[in-house]
Amino acid sequence: MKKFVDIHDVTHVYARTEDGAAAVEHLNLAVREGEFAAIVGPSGCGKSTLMKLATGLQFPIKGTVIVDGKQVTAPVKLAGMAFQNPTMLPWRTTLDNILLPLEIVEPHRSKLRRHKAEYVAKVEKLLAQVGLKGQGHKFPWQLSGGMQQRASLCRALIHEPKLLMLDEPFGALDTFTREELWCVIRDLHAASPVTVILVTHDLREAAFLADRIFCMSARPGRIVAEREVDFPRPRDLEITYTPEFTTLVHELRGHIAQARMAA
Ligand SMILES: Nc1ncnc2c1ncn2[C@@H]1O[C@H](COP(=O)(O)OP(=O)(O)OP(=O)(O)O)[C@@H](O)[C@H]1O
Repeated sequence: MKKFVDIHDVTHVYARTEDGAAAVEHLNLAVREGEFAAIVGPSGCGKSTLMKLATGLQFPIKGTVIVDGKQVTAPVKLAGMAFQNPTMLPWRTTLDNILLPLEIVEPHRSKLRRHKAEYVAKVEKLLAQVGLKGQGHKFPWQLSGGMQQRASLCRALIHEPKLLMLDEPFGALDTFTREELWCVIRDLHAASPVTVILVTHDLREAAFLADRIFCMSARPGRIVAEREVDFPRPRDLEITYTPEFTTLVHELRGHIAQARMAA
């Protein structure tokens, strides 16, 4: 299948790093179109840097980043992003927060005013998909953390991105809410041809959601192990209690422990 994200031998050093050390070095990663990839690794290994490189928020000092056949030289508009902190604007309703990317990204920007009703209908549909039917009129501060995170997924998806980047999106949530949101993401991915890259510290999350898991070394980060996950889809939360699942999580834990020791 076609490579959708291709990071080739990339090194990145942040301009203001005191010791001049690279955040990532010889980083190679290829994610196939429509694939659900998860990135795991020790703290500070460069997972967020990888996300920034893939979306054109940072550029490598060496190597190339190609997304959808084009070298990344500017912020990638076909990407949608959700982070650990939902960062909703408190003075805008949930609906208006979700519409926000459309005020920035063409061709939606020029169409938004004339086709507002269509876009609002799209928001309502997404809200229903994530379990927030009819909640669009509320302000973010009237929503729980889990509800805000659901809304931020809608915001990441409103412009129908071909690439969905999730950087620790459920890190701040309790276990039950987190698992509910895994199912939301699973269903969103199943319902659309979107390619997903998920950065997570949670090895169970990676094992439940991903088609392939990439383990990073300690800083400077690079991929040290890659694991296909072949649990059949659709996956139910019950699989997380099977011996095969536990074995996979242990295997991943081993890679991370080794990466941490090598630091
Ligand atoms: N803007 C920046 N300026 C200088 N150094 C940075 C900057 N952003 C990140 N770094 C450094 O680059 C390295 C990689 O950071 P990054 O945030 O990509 O790691 P991470 O794996 O996402 O971390 P965590 O697991 O703790 O979220 C870290 O050592 C960090 O201190």
